[in-house]
Parts: sequence; structure tokens; C-alpha cells
Amino acid sequence: MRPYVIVNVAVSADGKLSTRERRQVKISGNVDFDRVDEIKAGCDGIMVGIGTVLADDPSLTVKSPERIAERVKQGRPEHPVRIVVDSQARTPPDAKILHKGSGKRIIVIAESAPSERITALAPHAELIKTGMSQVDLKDLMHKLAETGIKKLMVEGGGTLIWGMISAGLVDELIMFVGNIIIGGEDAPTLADGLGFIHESDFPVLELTSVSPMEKGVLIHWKVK
Ligand SMILES: NC(=O)c1ccc[n+]([C@@H]2O[C@H](COP(=O)([O-])OP(=O)(O)OC[C@H]3O[C@@H](n4cnc5c(N)ncnc54)[C@H](O)[C@@H]3O)[C@@H](O)[C@H]2O)c1
Ligand SMILES: Nc1nc(=O)c(N)c(NC[C@H](O)[C@H](O)[C@H](O)COP(=O)(O)O)[nH]1
Repeated sequence: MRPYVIVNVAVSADGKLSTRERRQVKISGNVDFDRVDEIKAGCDGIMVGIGTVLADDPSLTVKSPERIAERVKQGRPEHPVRIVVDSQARTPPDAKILHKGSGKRIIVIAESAPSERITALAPHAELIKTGMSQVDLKDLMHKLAETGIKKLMVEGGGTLIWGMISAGLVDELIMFVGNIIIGGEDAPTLADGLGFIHESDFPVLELTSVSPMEKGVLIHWKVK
């Protein structure tokens, strides 16, 4: 048992998520941000990797007051449960994700996380421990499903998305491809990590829709 997992990202025309300095870049505009907000509002959880928290300091809250009101009307919390995959508990205790907006936060750590960092984070978030030196994403999905997370959005970055895809944990991939080229062999891409070697291991996608949006293209894929 695991949640239905949607990966949503904005990439440049050359497939990058940000610059090689991991500086956040405006790839899409307000129309796309509103589209992302709608998906987020429809999910029970939203998850990012620690690299994204350190680079962007996102809050990952639902932004539209109407969507928040609709969630509350349905008896759901204002925001999806916010989850950080953070093996060594590096989330800064003053990170926006821990302080902006109401609701539950989960920091997912590995057995080897230093105890003093765990102590610093404990007042701000629920901690889930899984995996020895790195978070065990399969086990995490199982645990999240047990807490009632049925639909989960993953917003990046490239290392976490690779981890999720290579473990066969992604159902849908939604990507906005923008009209800029970022370049740089060290700039994060949609799926970083080690990469597959054998063609037989490549996850195969099924194209479900393509549409022009803002100055780029919105692509929906299903993972077969
Ligand atoms: N354009 C977009 O839509 C978008 C969205 C999110 C992030 N970003 C960008 O992505 C960059 C961050 O990406 P990143 O790759 O450095 O970091 P990331 O956010 O993918 O976090 C990676 C970290 O997650 C942790 N982790 C623990 N267990 C793991 C596992 N089993 N598999 C994979 N990771 C695991 C590791 O500590 C790893 O270093 C930033 O520059 C950010 O701006 C862009
Ligand atoms: N859709 C989209 N277009 C972009 O051009 C871009 N750079 C991102 N990147 C993802 C971004 O990092 C997070 O969506 C915000 O950082 C959320 O942060 P807030 O909740 O607003 O604090 N996303």
C-alpha cells in the first residue's frame, strides 16, 4: 500500500531545474504557479528533498484562500501534510516549511541522523525514521499511506525525484517546459542520482496530454 504519487516540476528547455549554484530560477509564471497550487490543494501530502529546502526555503502551503476554504469545508486541514526527505536532519529549525501556515509537518530521517539535530527539530515536526544512512523511500511510502496520505505531490528536486522514480514509486509526471536555457553539466535536472544503465530498466511513460502554456509547454505523462 502506498499513496498515488504525482511529480510536478518546471524545467528549462534543456531539462534543468535550476542553476549549477542551485539558485532558484523563474522558469514558469503565475498561470503555472496557480496550476501547481490547484494540484497541491487536491493532495493529502506534499514532499520535497532537503536540497530543495536548503536552496529555496519553500513554505509549500496552498496559496489560494478559496482552495484553502474548500479544503476546510471538506473537513481537511488547510494545507497538505508537508514532508521533507532529510536523511541527516539538516532542515534548519527556522525553515519556512516549519513555521508558515498551519498543519502537520513530517521530517523523514535515517537511523544515522545526529541526535542533537533531531532534538532541535523535534518541537517543530513529526519525525519518521527509516533506512540506515539514507531514507528508505519505499518504506516511507508505506508509512505515509498508513497515516492516511492517499495522494502525494513531489515537487523535487532532481535527487529525490530520481530516488522515487528508480524505486518505482511514481504514478504521474507533470512538467512545464519553459523557454529558457540554463545549461551547466552540474545543474540539477528532472532525475539526477546515478541514472539507469540498461534500457530494460528505463521507466516507460505514456503521454496523456500536451498543451502550450505561457511561453512554454505543459506535458502530462503517466508512468506505466
Ligand atoms: N524547477 C522546479 O520545479 C524545482 C522544484 C524543486 C526543486 N528545484 C531545485 O532543485 C534543486 C535541489 O535539488 P537537489 O537534487 O539538490 O536536492 P533534493 O531536493 O532532491 O534533495 C536531495 C536530498 O534528499 C535526501 N535523500 C534522502 N533519502 C533519499 C533517497 N532515498 N533518494 C534521494 N534523495 C534522498 C538526500 O539528502 C539528498 O541529498 C534546487 O536548486 C531547487 O531550486 C526546482
Ligand atoms: N512551478 C514552478 N515554476 C518555476 O519556475 C519554479 N522555479 C518552480 N520551483 C518550485 C518552487 O521551488 C516551489 O514551488 C516554491 O518554492 C514553493 O515555495 P512557496 O510555497 O511559495 O514558499 N516551480
